[in-house]
Formats: sequence, C-alpha cells, structure tokens
Amino acid sequence: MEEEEHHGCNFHEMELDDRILKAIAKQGWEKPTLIQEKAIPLLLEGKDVLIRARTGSGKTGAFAIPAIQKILNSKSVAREQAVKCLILAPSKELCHQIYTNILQLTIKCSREVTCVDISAPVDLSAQQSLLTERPDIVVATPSRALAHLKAGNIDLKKSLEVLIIDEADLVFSFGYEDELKQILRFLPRIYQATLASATLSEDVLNLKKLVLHNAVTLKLEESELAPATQLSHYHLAAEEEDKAAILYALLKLHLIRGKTVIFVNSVDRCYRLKLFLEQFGIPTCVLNSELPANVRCHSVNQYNNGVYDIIIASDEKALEEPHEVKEPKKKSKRKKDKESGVSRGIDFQYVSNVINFDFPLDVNSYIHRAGRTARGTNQGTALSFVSIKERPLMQEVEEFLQKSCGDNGNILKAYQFKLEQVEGFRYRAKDAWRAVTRIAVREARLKEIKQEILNSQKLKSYFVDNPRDLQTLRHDKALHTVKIQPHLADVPDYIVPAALKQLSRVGISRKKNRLGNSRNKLAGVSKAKAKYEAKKANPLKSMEFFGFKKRKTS
Ligand SMILES: Nc1ncnc2c1ncn2[C@@H]1O[C@H](COP(=O)(O)OP(=O)(O)OP(=O)(O)O)[C@@H](O)[C@H]1O
Repeated sequence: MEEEEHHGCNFHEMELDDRILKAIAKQGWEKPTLIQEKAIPLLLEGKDVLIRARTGSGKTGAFAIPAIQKILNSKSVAREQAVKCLILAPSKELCHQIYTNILQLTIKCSREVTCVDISAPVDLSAQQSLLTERPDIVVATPSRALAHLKAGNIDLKKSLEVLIIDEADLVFSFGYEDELKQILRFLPRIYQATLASATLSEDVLNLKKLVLHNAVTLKLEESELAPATQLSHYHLAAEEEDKAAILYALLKLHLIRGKTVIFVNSVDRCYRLKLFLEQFGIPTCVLNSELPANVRCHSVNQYNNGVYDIIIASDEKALEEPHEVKEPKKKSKRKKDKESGVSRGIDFQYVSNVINFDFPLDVNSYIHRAGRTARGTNQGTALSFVSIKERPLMQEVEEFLQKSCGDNGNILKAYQFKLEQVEGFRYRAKDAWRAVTRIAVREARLKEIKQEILNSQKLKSYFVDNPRDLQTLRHDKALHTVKIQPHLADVPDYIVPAALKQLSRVGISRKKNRLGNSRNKLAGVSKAKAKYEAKKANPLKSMEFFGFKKRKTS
C-alpha cells in the first residue's frame, strides 16, 4: 500500500477516547502527521502494520495512540490487570523516549493505563516488583524482555494483545535476532504486531516475515528526510586542520544560532572537540556509547529542556580516530554498550542545526543525523564540513537528496567560506587544537566516565529524595585536561570580519542577557520552545553576511 495524499484529517475524526484526545492537545499536536493519519485507523482496525516513514515523522504516536486506545477498550469490558502490550526498541535511550511519550499520551488516563520501562541495566530482581503489578504496557530492549520472560517475571502467553518493534531496521544489526526469535516463543498464538522503521532494509523484511501476519505495509512515498522547505542542506569545503577554526568562528560569531547537535565519527573526537571548544569558553555536552545509559538519557532530557545549546555526539558506526590512526587498530578494551544507539531515533527537540564536523560514513548515517533536526513540523539546517577525501561520500549523499527530493534543483547547497577573513580565529584555533593532545583526550574520556558514574551511582538515592537537585546536575562542565587561558573566551574586535562587527556585537550582548537568565533555562520545554521559535526562521541566515555567498554545487 503506497499513499501520498495528506487529507489533513483531524485526531477528533479517529474515534479516539477523549482522554487520549486531551493528552494529544496538551502535547500541542494540532493534526496527525501523514504517517499517523494513515497508520492509526489501520491499527485501530486490528491490522498488522509495517510502518515505513521518515525519521522524525511521528512514528511513536502512530503506534502508541492505537495501543493505548486498545487497552482502554479492553478495560471497559474486563478490568483484569495484565501486560497487554510489549514494545521493543534496540536501545535504552529509545525505550526511555517511548516510555516518556506514552506517559504523556496517557496523562489523562494514567490510572487506567500503566506503563513501565525495564530497559535499565539493573538487577532483574530490582525490576521484578514493577512487573508484579502487571503494567498494561512494557517497554524493553529485546535482551531485557527475554531475561524477564525466562526468569518468569512476566507472562505474556495469555494476555498479550499488541507487540510493537520500533526502529526495526536496527534490531538485527544490534545483534538481537536470536533474542527476538526466543521472545516469540513466549507470546500467544494471536496478537497484533507492528514494526516501525525509517528504512525498508532486508533486515526489516526478514523481521516482517518473522513477526507480522497478513500485514499492511505503509510505505509513504515521501522522502526519507523532511522536505527542502523544512530542512536545508549545506556543505562547506574544509580540510581537517581548518574544520575546528571554522566551527569556532561560526559559534563565536553567532553565525550558528539556536540549538545544535555536532556529529563526529568517534568517541575520541567527541572529547577532542569538547576540549577544543572548552578553551574558548564554549560549553558542550558529549553523548557517546561509553557513558552510562541513565546519564545519556538525563543529558538528552536536559538538552530538550533547554539547559544546553550544544551536544557533541559520536556516531556508533564510526571508526576510532579515522584521520589519525596509522598503526593497525587494536580492539578497544573499553566496554561499549551494545544497547546504546547514541543518536539513532533519539528525539532531540527544537534542534535548529545539525553539523557534521566529520562527514558521515554512508548515506543512511547522513539521513539519521540530519533527521535530528526539522522534526515534526519544525524547521532545521544540516551543515556538513567536507574534506577532499570525503567528497565521494558527499556526492553519494547529494545524489540521494536529488533523487529523494524529486526536483532538479540543488538541494545540497555550498557555502563559499572565506577562511582568510577569519585569519585571527584560525591562528588561535591552531594552537588550541594542538593543545588537545592524545593524553588530554584520554584523560578527559576517563575523567568524564568516572564523574558520571559517580553522579549516577553514588548520588542516585540522594537524587531520589531531592529531584530538584538533579535538574541542576550539568553534563557540560569543563573537563580541564587542557590548560584554559581565560583570554581565549573573548573575541577581540580586531579578529571579527568587518562585515560582521555589527552583527557579532548584537550577538554577544544577546548572549550576555541569556547568561543572566540562565536560571530560566531550567524552566523547561516551553522556554526551549520559545527560544527555538524566535530563531527558527533561518538559523544559518547570517552566514551570508560572511562574505561567502550561496553558490550552486558543481
Ligand atoms: N501530530 C504531531 N504534530 C506535531 N508534532 C508531532 C506530532 N507527532 C509527533 N510529533 C513530534 O515530532 C517529533 C518526532 O516524533 P517521533 O520521535 O515519534 O518520530 P519518529 O518518526 O519516531 O522518528 P525516528 O525515526 O527518528 O525515531 C517529536 O518531537 C514529537 O513530539
């Protein structure tokens, strides 16, 4: 089944319970997204559905709303408490996000519909009590679900009505095939199943055969990314030695406005960039697979609430130090978390810009990175730094964008960046980048993990009693493994390009006001949203002042 038309129907026309409608309204969702419009009625009819829709298109709502409706329906007939819906997702972050979404959607019926997330890597016995209550919805990674099923902590044989697998394309690649097959043995013969995925890979089709029966495939004929009217793509030619200088200039001159996610290709480079920006007084928060899962969730929550403006994330597919390692690679001894899809599927909210500091290693990865912005109905920009070596990868992305956006215009626009105009920045950046030695990076990596583990374990019980203090726990503190020279935090007038002097002054004074109001940042999503709304018109607009004009790609 392939659909293109968006009839603009309303949630009220979907025969949903009033309590769900109220919760949807509270979320500020005025209309269903295209995938919600198509999927919700089919799922309410009881069909098995394979949902293929672009990243950020609202798939969570598409499968969660009918599941909640179904539970409310069955409760109106029999009040027996049992697990009726199992939602599997390949990472703890995703589980946490789905769980949060469900809490929001059940806010008006939280007594009738209960939900637990059992993806946290704690002792099974610690979660047993949550499961003895037999919550209506259980969210888990496949390995956690299987462990509890084997331990006899959940029994789904009689009660399960709905099975949902989110980010289905990742389930096999994260190594869950075996676990999933085993889980199926614990399920009843008949249940409704949904798979949600941003791509229709071979893995998804295999999973479909395994899990779905007579399924409807909802493959929306839309691009895998938001349309060009919503998401703008730019590339900027930059060699390794200049990337850092350009980023520093863009950030300090406030040419990049609004919340930003910067992607790099390895955990080391996360810290390298953090330590580099730290020297210029630019705080950032890192997200990578080595950090404890609850820290990652907390960081993303705070980012979504407007506490931080910049997250540096490493891609899980990435290589270690792709530009620098010359010897054969040794296997990292440090434990990486199989269940951490650091950025895949994560709903970073109100992100104005995605910056590919390192160009992604394939088209899929570009799609997933760029999909962190322009989510739902919001605007966004993806800016990629591209070295000569990375040009072939960029061409692949360009071809993909051209094909998927279906017109002959240039979707991936180039910025001609006049590096000579920011010579002062380049000069400072060179020293600062050099100061970030391998040892400093290693120390930072260890220090952060130690700090975060300490925060997350020793202070856990303290934070349970003092949840407000948890809000003030920040993940963007300086790591200080590189010596800070305070003067570097300022931008002396003489290094600001003439065309930008006026603009950057405005930017800097605005920043001062912002800092004065930093407490407000803790106030939550509405502030973050307001800030986003103020800047959304064109977060990279001011780049044009820079003496580089938009030009067509060759
Ligand atoms: N009907 C709607 N109207 C406006 N915003 C919506 C609507 N439905 C969902 N959203 C918002 O869109 C964003 C993306 O939703 P969601 O995370 O469900 O997307 P997704 O398709 O699952 O993306 P991914 O594949 O990356 O996980 C969320 O911030 C969500 O609150």
